[in-house]
Amino acid sequence: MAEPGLRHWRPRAVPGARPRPGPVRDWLDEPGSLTRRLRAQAGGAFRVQVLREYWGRPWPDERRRLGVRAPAWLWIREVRLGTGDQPWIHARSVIPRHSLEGPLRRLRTLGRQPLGALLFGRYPVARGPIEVAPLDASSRLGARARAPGAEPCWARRSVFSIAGRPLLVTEVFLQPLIEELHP
Ligand SMILES: C=C(O[C@@H]1C=C(C(=O)O)C=C[C@H]1O)C(=O)O
Repeated sequence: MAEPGLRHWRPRAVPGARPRPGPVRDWLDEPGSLTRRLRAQAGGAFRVQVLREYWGRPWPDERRRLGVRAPAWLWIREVRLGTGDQPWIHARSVIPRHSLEGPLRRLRTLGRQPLGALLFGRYPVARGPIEVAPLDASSRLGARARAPGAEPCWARRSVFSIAGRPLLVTEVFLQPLIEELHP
């Protein structure tokens, strides 16, 4: 299966690397909390479904993006965000052990609380550049993010840093969200 290597995170200059101007591109470029936008779009139907949370080995491109050497065991959280009956976003967050101290110490017990509430909360947060890529459905990330009736379409990722503690957040935009934004 194809690795979601750096080739999937094309620089924006490559044609097709970004959707045409419009709501999807606007959401992919959102520098603030995606949760805030999802809540506004879904209203009271907003849901967070935790798929898996575990100590795991990140993928090589994730390790490179975080600058951690192999072998490394990091905390990995995968969730689906959307409404009660439609997944809109598959999110995968990869957190080094030392980032689970201080402001993010509650991260491992977050449960169905959205990570954004922690990241865009009391503490100053720095966000690195947002990489955007059309997602190859046969990639490991694409296969991981696919849900019944919800094909993976676009992916974005960025490194957050709170009090100097980094974490990598990858968000896959699923077909139902694309349809929601382009009615
Ligand atoms: C980083 C944010 O948190 C969102 C919620 C996540 C979670 O609950 O695991 C993961 C990524 C985001 O889609 C955000 O709101 O921008």
